[in-house]
Amino acid sequence: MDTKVAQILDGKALAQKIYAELADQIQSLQAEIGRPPGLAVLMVGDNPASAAYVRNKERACQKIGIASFGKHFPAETAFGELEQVIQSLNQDERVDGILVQLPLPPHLDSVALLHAIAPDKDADGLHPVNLGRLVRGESGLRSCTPAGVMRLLQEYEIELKGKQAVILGRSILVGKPMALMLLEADATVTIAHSRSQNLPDITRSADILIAAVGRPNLVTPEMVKPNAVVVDVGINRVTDDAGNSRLVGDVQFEGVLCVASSITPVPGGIGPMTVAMLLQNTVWSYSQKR
Ligand SMILES: Nc1nc(=O)c2c([nH]1)NC[C@@H]1CN(c3ccc(C(=O)N[C@@H](CCC(=O)O)C(=O)O)cc3)C=[N+]21
Repeated sequence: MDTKVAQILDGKALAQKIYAELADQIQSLQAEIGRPPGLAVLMVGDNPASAAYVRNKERACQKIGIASFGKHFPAETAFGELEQVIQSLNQDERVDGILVQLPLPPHLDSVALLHAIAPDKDADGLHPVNLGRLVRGESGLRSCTPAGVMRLLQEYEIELKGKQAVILGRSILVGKPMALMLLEADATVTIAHSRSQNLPDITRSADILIAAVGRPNLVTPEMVKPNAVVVDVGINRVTDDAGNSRLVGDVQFEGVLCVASSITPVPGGIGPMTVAMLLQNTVWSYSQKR
């Protein structure tokens, strides 16, 4: 018996295409604005995963013509000092986007720090003003990971209107803004979470299943409706039996591949889309300066 396998939704390839488009946009905007776009990335402490992510973002900026202003602070930096840096970046005319790499060391109130960013420079789309604009359906800077999911689904012409969408996870970074974006696209939206009862019944009702929990292998084939579209937002570093570290999502990929109609891989799925949306947000802020 030959088994049917799902279509792979290639976030890495789409991110490359978006970079090419952004590079063109920057070229033509720069003639009018007279300077390149600028993104400031603040990193506090030396979490190796964060350092790698920040390097990726800076490399992506360089590739498309965004000036990146990296600022690295020791783990013990005081809140007030970071707040002042953000305030001066808010005033800095060369800077269109500001990003505070998360997680921050535990003594720092990350919510308060994110709130110090000027809403129109909030490249991550996490400021309450931007979340409020999303709730209202107004234009504004959108949270990068859910925006990346929407863009990828759009690229593959996956119909959302009237479909059952189920999101696993209710975080402010992904689950909640994801629900609002799917609602904006006329999906019927359910958010399930760690306290939800009968989780497999809920997930099996999904035409579109978004896993954003951060737990490897949470989504098994039995939890997926045949021919569903499965989007894996999880980024989990695991060590296999041979002692090698690798990246896996929240979905048991090999199993679900034979049930779903389309699926995003990890790596190469939503991760690269998140970075592409960060740069898109920066270019959008920049374009407002015309
Ligand atoms: N203020 C802030 N904004 C963020 O957007 C943010 C953050 N803090 N803190 C950490 C998380 C994590 N995150 C990722 C982005 C891209 C990949 C990514 O591109 N991953 C590659 C693989 C990279 C690898 O191999 O290590 C992939 O999935 O193909 C992963 C993770 C953004 N985050």
